[in-house]
Amino acid sequence: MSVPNISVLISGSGSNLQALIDAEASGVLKGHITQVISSLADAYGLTRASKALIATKVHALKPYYKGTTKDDKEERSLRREKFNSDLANLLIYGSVSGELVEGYEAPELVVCAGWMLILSPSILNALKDAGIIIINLHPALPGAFEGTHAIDRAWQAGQDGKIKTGGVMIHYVIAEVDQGEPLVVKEIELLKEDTLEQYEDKVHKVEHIAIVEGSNIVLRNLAKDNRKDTTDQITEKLNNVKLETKV
Ligand SMILES: Nc1nc2c(c(=O)[nH]1)N[C@@H](CN(C=O)c1ccc(C(=O)N[C@@H](CCC(=O)O)C(=O)O)cc1)CN2
Ligand SMILES: NCC(=O)N[C@@H]1O[C@H](COP(=O)([O-])[O-])[C@@H](O)[C@H]1O
Repeated sequence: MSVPNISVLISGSGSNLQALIDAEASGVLKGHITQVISSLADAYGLTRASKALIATKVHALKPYYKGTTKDDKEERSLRREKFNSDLANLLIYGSVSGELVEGYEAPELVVCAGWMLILSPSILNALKDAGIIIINLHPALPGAFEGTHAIDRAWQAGQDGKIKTGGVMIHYVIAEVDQGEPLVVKEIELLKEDTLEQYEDKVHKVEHIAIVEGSNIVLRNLAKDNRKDTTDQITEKLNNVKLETKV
């Protein structure tokens, strides 16, 4: 039985992508990474993917903004929507045009592993309609430090004595940023004596475990659903055979 396909979205170093690659290589990951899409052309994660013989694509926002300035808010909003729509096509059909690329297999699971762009409601709806599940890795606990620079913000809050515990979560992606249902939540002790680098190192180590665990929760459910569908199909066939026999 084939395992579910995974697309990984990145924007940077790709250490979490590497954790997924290593997990697949060792048989721990219950899926197959078929493509990596980066929002930045210079993301080292693209190198990691290529070394693992995984197809890579760059889908950057900057080219969509060409000819606009920060003051062109309405035009940039339209361009951003096109960026998201094209990304949906890329994931579902293998091309930004939406024309199905011969031999392309859409993923069952999309993992945001350091993807640093907010995804629009329209792309999330398109993925849902296509039966594609999307999850995200966030370096904070549910309800805390949504958005960017969460590691720095959590560490500073620890230094200020506001919190004693940081953490990491894997969650389903919904329109409201970092507020989707958690799949995995891992707490990390925030020590006053921790430097930012020491805390960041703790976080990354935990992330690399959490991202595999969270992906596998979804992948195992998909495998169960596939087995159930197959069983239902077999049962239906048997029922049809019985009907034919009666007649
Ligand atoms: N609709 C959603 N999109 C995304 C989610 C989500 O939960 N819902 N998770 C993020 C990942 N993420 C935090 O985990 C995150 C990444 C980036 C941003 C953000 O504000 N991006 C800015 C650009 C910031 C920059 O360029 O430095 C933007 O998109 O304009 C917030 C949260 C992935 N997307
Ligand atoms: N809000 C999203 C966010 O902050 N994501 C963070 O980006 C980093 C990606 O590292 P990587 O490129 O080495 O995997 C990770 O620390 C991840 O938690």
